[in-house]
This record gives sequence, structure tokens and C-alpha cells, in this order.
Amino acid sequence: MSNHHSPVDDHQVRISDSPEIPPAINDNWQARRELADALRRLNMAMLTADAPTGQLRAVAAVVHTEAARIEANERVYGRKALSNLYTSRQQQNPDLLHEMSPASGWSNAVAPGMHIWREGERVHARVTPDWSHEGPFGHLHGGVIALLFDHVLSIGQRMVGSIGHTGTLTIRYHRPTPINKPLRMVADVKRIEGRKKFMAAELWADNACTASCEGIFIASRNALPPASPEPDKADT
Ligand SMILES: CCCCCCCCCCCC(=O)SCCNC(=O)CCNC(=O)[C@H](O)C(C)(C)COP(=O)(O)OP(=O)(O)OC[C@H]1O[C@@H](n2cnc3c(N)ncnc32)[C@H](O)[C@@H]1OP(=O)(O)O
Repeated sequence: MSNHHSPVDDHQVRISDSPEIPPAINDNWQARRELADALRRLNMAMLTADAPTGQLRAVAAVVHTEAARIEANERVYGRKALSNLYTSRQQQNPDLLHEMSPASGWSNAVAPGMHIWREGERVHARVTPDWSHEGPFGHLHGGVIALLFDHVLSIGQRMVGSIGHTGTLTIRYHRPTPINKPLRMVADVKRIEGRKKFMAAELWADNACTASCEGIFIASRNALPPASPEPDKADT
């Protein structure tokens, strides 16, 4: 790692080259993943259990009390501030996006927990949305699908340089997408014109493509030129 102590920027976001979920950055982030899992479980229980009103209020009181314990610690708001804290402590600059993202963050309880990795010139992803992501009865919310597409395409940009802002997403919903089963995604870069990257992705459930997306991502004026022909794997 060459950038342990360099200023943090999102161009350092890595794409995994393994379909296996990477371990947490350290034991503290492992504990955050465990707490996020517990929160997801609580949310799922609350959304799916025919629980008595008094029980729900009692659990809410306990959760507020426990939240206050954690809130009493020094607060560091946002991915950038947290990354800078790590850097200032001379620790390895961690890839916090994959812990904190609302789409893929293992330590973010609102994220469906998506794993993205690269194979050749494509990125792949898998994710299993659940009852907390329901839109139409028994099916995935279209806005969550847009989130998944935006994220997989955003990360996919790293194959050809830095990550730019989403300019336009165009999604075609071919058929309802199921929940509670593993979904697969695949994305690639179609072409680059100046600062614009034209990307495409598909969402698959079993053997059906349920939605497809085209995205235009705009690199910042200060972005480095695309690393080509080979992606700059050392820049992580
Ligand atoms: C980032 C860190 C990640 C951090 C790490 C990753 C985390 C995950 C991030 C997920 C992705 C997001 O959610 S990003 C958040 C959602 N997106 C946003 O909030 C973006 C809001 N919009 C903007 O900030 C701006 O409009 C930009 C940056 C998109 C474009 O502004 P600009 O840079 O001034 O662009 P401008 O000079 O006008 O135009 C440059 C070229 O792009 C074209 N162009 C301009 N806007 C658009 C557009 N919306 N859709 C299509 N094309 C467009 C122009 O026609 C022109 O083409 P030509 O004349 O050259 O041919």
C-alpha cells in the first residue's frame, strides 16, 4: 500500500477481485458488522412479527437506551472524516465505502449488503434483498433496484479510472424482481467520451433478467485520465 498517509479521496475505492466477501478492516469494524446484523434482524422481526403493542414499545425503549450508550462516544460524521481519522492515526487507510455505503456497506444496517467484484472487463455483484426492501407485494422496490444499479455502476467505473458522479440513470424494469433470494448483477463500461463514462448493467434472478440499466457518469474536471489499457490496480 503506497497511500497509507495520503489525503483520502474516493478514487482510492477498490474493486474486489474475489466473489468472497472480504473480512472487515479490523476487529472494531467486525463488531460494527455484527451490530448491523443485529439491527437488520431486529428490523426484520419488527416488520414480520405479529407482536403485541406493549412488547414493541418495550423493545423500542431498550433500543433507545442502548443507542445512547454508543452515542456517548466521540462522534465522527461521514466516510471522509472517518477515513481522515484513520490516516491521522497513521493506520492503514481503510476502504470504508464497503463498510458504510447505503447499498453495499456491511456495517450499514440500512444497506441490503451487496458484494461487488471484478472479473476481467466486467464487474459482478450479488445481493439478497429481503422483506425490508419490498415494493410490490413480495417483490423488490424499484427505487432499491435503482440504488443497486447506481452503486454497481459507480464502482464499475474504477475499471477505467476514477469514480464520477451519476449524471443519468435509465432503467428498464422487465419483470418483477423477487426478494429473499440471491440476485446477480453484471456491469461494464460501454464507452468513454471526454469526462463521460457510458455504462450498462443487468439484474438477474435465477435465469431471468428482471431489469437493465444504462448510466452516464461524469468525472470531475480534476479527475485523473482513465488508466488504460490496463486498470491501475496499484492505486488502491
Ligand atoms: C464522486 C465520488 C464517488 C464516491 C464513491 C462512490 C460512492 C457511490 C456513489 C454513487 C453515485 C452517486 O450517488 S453520485 C450522486 C448522484 N449524482 C449527483 O448528485 C450529481 C449531481 N450533478 C452534478 O453534480 C453535475 O451536474 C455533474 C457533476 C453530473 C455534471 O456537472 P459538470 O461537471 O459541471 O458537467 P458539465 O461541464 O456541465 O458537462 C460535462 C459533460 O457531461 C454532460 N452532462 C452533464 N450533466 C449530465 C447529466 N446529468 N447526464 C448526462 N450528461 C451530462 C454534458 O452534456 C457535457 O457533455 P459534453 O458537452 O462534454 O459532451
